[in-house]
Amino acid sequence: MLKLEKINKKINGRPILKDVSFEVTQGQTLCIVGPSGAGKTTLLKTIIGLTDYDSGEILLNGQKFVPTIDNVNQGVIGVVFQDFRLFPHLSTAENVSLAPRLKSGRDLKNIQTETLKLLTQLGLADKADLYPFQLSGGQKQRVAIARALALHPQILCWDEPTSALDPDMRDNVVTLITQLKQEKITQIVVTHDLDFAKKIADQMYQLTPVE
Ligand SMILES: Nc1ncnc2c1ncn2[C@@H]1O[C@H](COP(=O)(O)OP(=O)(O)OP(=O)(O)O)[C@@H](O)[C@H]1O
Repeated sequence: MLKLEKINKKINGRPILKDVSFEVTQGQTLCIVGPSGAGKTTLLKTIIGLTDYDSGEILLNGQKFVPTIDNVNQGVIGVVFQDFRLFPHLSTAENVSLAPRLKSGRDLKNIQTETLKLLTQLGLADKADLYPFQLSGGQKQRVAIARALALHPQILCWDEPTSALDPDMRDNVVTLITQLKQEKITQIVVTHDLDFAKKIADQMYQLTPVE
């Protein structure tokens, strides 16, 4: 599904990613693990097109793939950010339905129905009209997941999904990722939490700081 071949990246002349190669297949969960400073966030940003790379190749379904933030906006890749990045002035339902509304050719009624379905799946149906400041950390994260899923991404990326959560919520994230896996959603999860990674990963990619 998504294949990275010898990705290299320097920041300010310093090598951060060195010959990073892996392949995640449809429905698999790949965890990118490694100590602080190893380059996990940089690698995730590379995959979602928030930063570029110096050499190497990325293939999506066998075709050369150039990550750009447009791919995120168009729903090729969905992202759940560590700090959720919800739109503070939009309600839960509006946060989830905004991107589908902006995508041309979508029927408004369908979008409303699908938004409600997603919110129900994620246990947020009664929070549809609340704003981010009225939600707990775990609820905000679920809004971020619903928002990412609203565009039916081929790949769902998670940036440190447990770091802002207490231990109970951490178990909920394990359950959520496992449920999405059962729905055959391909997931890439950046985490420094090895115990968490072991619970969800089909495959782990260990990053170590480049000397
Ligand atoms: N914009 C930048 N300018 C300079 N150095 C940077 C920049 N972004 C990242 N780095 C450096 O690249 C290295 C990898 O950073 P990155 O944030 O990707 O690591 P990480 O594994 O995600 O760490 P953490 O687990 O602490 O979030 C670090 O040494 C960091 O200082």
